Amino acid sequence: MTTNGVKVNGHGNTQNIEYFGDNGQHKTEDDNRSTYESLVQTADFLKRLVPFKPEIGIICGSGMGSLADALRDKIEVPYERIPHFPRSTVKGHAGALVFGYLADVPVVCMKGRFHYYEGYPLWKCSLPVRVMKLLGASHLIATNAAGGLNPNYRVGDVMLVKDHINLMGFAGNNPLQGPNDERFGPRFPPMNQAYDRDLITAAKKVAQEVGLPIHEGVYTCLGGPNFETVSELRMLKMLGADTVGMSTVHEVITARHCDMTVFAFSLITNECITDYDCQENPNHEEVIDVGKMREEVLKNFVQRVVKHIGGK
Ligand SMILES: O=P(O)(O)O[C@@H]1C[C@H](O)[C@@H](CO)O1
Ligand SMILES: Nc1nc2[nH]cnc2c(=O)[nH]1
Repeated sequence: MTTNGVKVNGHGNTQNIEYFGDNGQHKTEDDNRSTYESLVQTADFLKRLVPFKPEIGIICGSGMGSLADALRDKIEVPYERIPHFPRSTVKGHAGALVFGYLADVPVVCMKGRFHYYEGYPLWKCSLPVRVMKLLGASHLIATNAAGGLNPNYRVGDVMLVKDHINLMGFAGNNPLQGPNDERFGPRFPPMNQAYDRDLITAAKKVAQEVGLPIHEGVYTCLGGPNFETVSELRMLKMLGADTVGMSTVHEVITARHCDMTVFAFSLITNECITDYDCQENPNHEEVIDVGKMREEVLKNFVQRVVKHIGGK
């Protein structure tokens, strides 16, 4: 049966729903990419609610939503109120854009990000970054909870991301896949200077001031939601990754595509298990707990990095 372009096939107790385009071609959710115009609508909706222009977009990683609580003169907009926005489904990701001032710099925080494992295609996971750009943000700060692959990293340490390995991109999955709109950026953006060197240098100094153990390294993202096998982790280590997570890479690619300056860091929430005899298991509760444990020092750290960017 076909109604309004939606085909419903009954198979016993289950229904398979397929989508067909106007001329009958098969469509998937990936084909319904947001347009420049629809994201302008989203940004215009938010501009009507917020009387200032955010300079910096901040994405709060798992267990790090409280970064947004440090904002002054907060305006919180739940994702379900925002046109064309996805919904947060993960514990530790509240699901709201929070506008306000951090160190007197106007910012917008994503209290809750979108992940591929939630069922969202990568362009949709990264859609808020384009909205931040349309709102006027020139910088992106992306934070994530990650497993430490580098043997020198301890739980609670922070790794400044100097580069990433886009493993999902190796398999042809990229947030920029599909028609390119030049109003966002070029068809073939470079990615060799994705993470701003000056900000890394400044952040190292800030980390020392606030007493945060700091490293600089390479992040990689897998689709999740399962944590990795021992063999996968050994392979990632050999490839040169220092931390592994389930986010950030596609957001950074989207930000660089629209010429935003990027700073990112991983909070090490667990040491990756590369030993078959180890009986421990990584788990999401532990990830959130470590975020909470480092809450105060991370707020202080991010606030000072923001101040540095705002004063430039
Ligand atoms: O949103 P991030 O990348 O900070 O969250 C990581 C990846 C998974 O969502 C979760 C696993 O515990 O933490
Ligand atoms: N993929 C992945 N994501 C994480 N997020 C927090 N810890 C981990 C981890 O060990 N692996």
